[in-house]
Amino acid sequence: MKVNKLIKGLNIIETNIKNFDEDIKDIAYNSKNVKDGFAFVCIKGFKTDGHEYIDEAIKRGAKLIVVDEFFDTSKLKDKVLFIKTSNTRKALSIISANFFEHPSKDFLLIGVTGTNGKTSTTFMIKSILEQSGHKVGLIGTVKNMIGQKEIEAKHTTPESYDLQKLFFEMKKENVDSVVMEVSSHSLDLHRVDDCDFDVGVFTNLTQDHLDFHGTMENYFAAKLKLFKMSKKRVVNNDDEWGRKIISIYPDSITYAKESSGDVMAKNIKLFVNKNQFDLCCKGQIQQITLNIPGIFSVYNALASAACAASLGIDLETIKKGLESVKAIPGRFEIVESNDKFTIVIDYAHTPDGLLNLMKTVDEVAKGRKVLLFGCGGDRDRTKRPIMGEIAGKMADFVIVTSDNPRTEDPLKIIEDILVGLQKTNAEYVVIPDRFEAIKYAIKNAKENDFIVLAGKGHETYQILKDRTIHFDEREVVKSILEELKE
Ligand SMILES: CC(=O)N[C@H]1[C@@H](OP(=O)(O)OP(=O)(O)OC[C@H]2O[C@@H](n3ccc(=O)[nH]c3=O)[C@H](O)[C@@H]2O)O[C@H](CO)[C@@H](O)[C@@H]1O[C@H](C)C(=O)N[C@@H](C)C(=O)N[C@H](CCC(=O)O)C(=O)O
Ligand SMILES: Nc1ncnc2c1ncn2[C@@H]1O[C@H](COP(=O)(O)OP(=O)(O)OP(=O)(O)O)[C@@H](O)[C@H]1O
Ligand SMILES: N[C@H](CCC[C@H](N)C(=O)O)C(=O)O
Ligand SMILES: [Mg+2]
Repeated sequence: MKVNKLIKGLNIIETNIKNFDEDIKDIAYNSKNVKDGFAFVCIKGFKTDGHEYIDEAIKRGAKLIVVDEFFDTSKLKDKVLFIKTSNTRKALSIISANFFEHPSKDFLLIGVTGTNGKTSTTFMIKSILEQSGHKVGLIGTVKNMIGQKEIEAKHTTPESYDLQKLFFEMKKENVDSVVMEVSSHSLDLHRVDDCDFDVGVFTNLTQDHLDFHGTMENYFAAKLKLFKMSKKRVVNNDDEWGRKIISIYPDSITYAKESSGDVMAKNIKLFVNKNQFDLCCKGQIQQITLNIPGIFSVYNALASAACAASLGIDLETIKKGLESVKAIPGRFEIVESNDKFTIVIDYAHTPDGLLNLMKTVDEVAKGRKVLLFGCGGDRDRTKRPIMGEIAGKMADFVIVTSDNPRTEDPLKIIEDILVGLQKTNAEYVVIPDRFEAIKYAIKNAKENDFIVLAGKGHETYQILKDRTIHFDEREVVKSILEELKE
């Protein structure tokens, strides 16, 4: 693409480009991906600084270097084409959208944000859209999808270049609607700046990621960006932060279970493997049987139904779409149910997620509620004691273990959890090795135990200090059951 087309809309502070007809072959934000004729965008990150890799990028054939305003360009002047701009994360988004010719303008784009429920809601919206005849793209934590084709996801919301490229591929494959998770990190780090959102959906806002955002107000401000960018807004009126969005955008389409909303759920019945409720929208009612258990799933179904209704999809199609979601990987997934006990895997990894999960367990468990969980390393530390306290209050027996310790000491993470757990009278054990912890839960199971393995959901790995090991809880449970049979 010609430079003049590539840099349209870019704030240029300084450049040595004279001929804007020069051709740029592609863009890279990591020097290791640079090839001949590429533009390399330097980002000062949290771990390292992209500007340190300029020489490497030039060696690999970079033709244009995009640098941030603090960078001294004197060394680049006679070496390579450069542009100095005020924010290279923003620049990466702008030039990537230009390079792929703004694909998201050509299809319906729905962004889902909130602390919990994004993945689940996107799966449900996808199903409803497919039921009404659309070819749908999905972008999120578990995987990306183009129709039925699956593509591995590295992030919940990809970096701007990867996102625009994925949009481009989706457009090439005739996708007419895309539903994506929009994380608060992506909103703050300009990954989604140049997306043309038709609908923004808000699930809820509760504590998480305070390591990154510092305060709930900053966390909310990041989320709010999506609603500024969207043409329509679909918002949870039962959530206090949702109500703030509604007060800013009174034309929002609202949903609720407790308060009032354009779309509501009534007569909710929870079962161990499903839930049933009346979906009420614009004076019409449909009884829904949702195969994803959990009281929280009712909220996600409401968000999805309200989003679909905002697009003019009728209630009967919405019902069919919701009912065809058979399972969402790692979300209240029953992995074992025998005469003695039940084992459920769930991705709850925030205080509110854990509380809602345990409220559902409370409704459906016949015997003891056994909760096994840990907290991620290099993530919000302040949520750990809160989760410990919730665990102690909600479960009959708690097994404290590890969940992706990353660079932290697993025992220190557990100590943080115990600060909250020990405020309660809960019975508990600490078993840092997650495999051994699960084995303990199964080996010591009592009649009618309801065993919940929380935090890892669909994940197939455990991130340790020096390596990542394969760890799929579904396989782990199976192998322990086999071993104990022998
Ligand atoms: C805090 C955060 O989000 N960081 C993201 C950010 O990293 P960064 O800007 O700090 O990058 P860095 O590692 O310091 O490197 C700086 C620059 O040097 C470049 N570089 C680096 C090495 C080299 O040899 N050559 C080179 O050019 C890098 O490509 C980068 O452009 O940009 C990187 C590239 O896009 C991301 O991979 C990285 O995600 C990290 C790994 C991460 O863990 N992110 C999580 C917290 C996250 O984003 N999570 C949310 C979901 C959260 C939720 O559950 O709601 C998500 O959307 O996935
Ligand atoms: N609407 C909700 N309200 C509260 N908790 C929820 C809700 N939906 C899901 N959860 C809980 O949060 C867990 C994760 O759900 P989901 O993956 O849909 O959320 P997410 O927002 O995509 O999470 P992530 O930020 O990791 O991408 C579930 O396993 C469940 O325990
Ligand atoms: N995507 C989220 C959830 C991870 C869940 C849990 N398994 C952990 O590692 O903390 C995060 O990165 O914060
Ligand atoms: Mg998700």
